[in-house]
Amino acid sequence: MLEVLIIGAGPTGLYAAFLAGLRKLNAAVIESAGEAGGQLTAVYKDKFIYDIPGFPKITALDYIKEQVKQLDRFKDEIPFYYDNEALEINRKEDHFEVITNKQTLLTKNILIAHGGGGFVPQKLKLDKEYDNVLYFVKDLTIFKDKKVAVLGGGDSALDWAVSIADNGGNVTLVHRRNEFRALPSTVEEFKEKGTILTPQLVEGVIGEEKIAKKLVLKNAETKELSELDVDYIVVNYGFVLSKSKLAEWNIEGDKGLINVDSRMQTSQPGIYAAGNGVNYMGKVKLISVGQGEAAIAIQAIANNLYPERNNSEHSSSLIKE
Ligand SMILES: Cc1cc2nc3c(=O)[nH]c(=O)nc-3n(C[C@H](O)[C@H](O)[C@H](O)COP(=O)(O)OP(=O)(O)OC[C@H]3O[C@@H](n4cnc5c(N)ncnc54)[C@H](O)[C@@H]3O)c2cc1C
Repeated sequence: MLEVLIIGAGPTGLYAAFLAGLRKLNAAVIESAGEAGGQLTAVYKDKFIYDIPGFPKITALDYIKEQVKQLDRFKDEIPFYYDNEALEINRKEDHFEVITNKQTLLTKNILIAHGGGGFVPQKLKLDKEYDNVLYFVKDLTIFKDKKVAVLGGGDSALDWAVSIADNGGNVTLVHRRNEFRALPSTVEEFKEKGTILTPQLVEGVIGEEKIAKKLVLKNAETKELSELDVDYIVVNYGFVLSKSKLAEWNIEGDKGLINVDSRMQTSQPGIYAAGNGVNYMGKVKLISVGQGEAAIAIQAIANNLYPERNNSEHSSSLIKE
């Protein structure tokens, strides 16, 4: 059984996971998106941040990379489950059962670091689910010598198109407009490596069982229909925010924000919260503040679990190299 399950892998959840590792808690993290970073990777990955202590200037994406690197030390102890959205929280006698879209986890405590809500990928409208229509790419090697249609025109779509082509995929980028939101330099780079089809709308998919075989396209200007053979379809239409579940979880709050006490505990004993999703007088929505709240919450959880232990030892004494 877990001692703490962290919901959300934004900057708050990532730091909470690091501190849980430092305090030797049996922890895990679930994240509804396919990657870590929360708003930083979903909304403004290339923007510079100037107000993180110790980093005069760093892009949001690079900052998250540093956080993930910091967690490397605990990679064998603290599992991260991506594409796992917390749907239900059920209180049992002395623990909680958390049900995600993929699994059920049992934990003594929960730390909700869910920011403004779960980032879930905008889905392609299809009559049914296909195993080779992907919204997250975890393993680039699966695309070697495969016909891959990448859908979308933003930075993420173009970045994936380039990476998949670099890993031996035969990539066709399909976008509904002739113009791209992605960086022009990435579009130019991709043109050297794959094919671009615009302005093309996706009309549907022709498949067998759970495998998509062809993408049916309609030219947005001429209305002409065409078919594209595919082994994989990688959809990059951005994210939508999932609906707040606080009422269903019986956690008190206001306008989707969770009320917490000075130890970051919610109205439900054993359930803590930190980061952009919490509310108290004087709350400031900054990365550094959410991370401070994560430190308070992890400390409170460790003190409850191990009251006899010194849970406030500094990293400078705890880590010996
Ligand atoms: C454009 C922009 C610029 C900004 N610039 C700055 C800046 O310069 N400096 C600064 O300090 N702050 C800045 N911020 C604010 C900063 O991004 C937030 O304070 C920070 O992201 C909060 O982190 P968080 O981890 O609490 O929440 P989030 O970053 O929102 O992360 C929450 C994570 O939880 C996941 N999640 C939610 N619900 C579930 C669920 N049910 N199951 C599983 N996972 C779930 C989400 O998918 C998400 O990944 C900026 C914000 C924006 C939008």
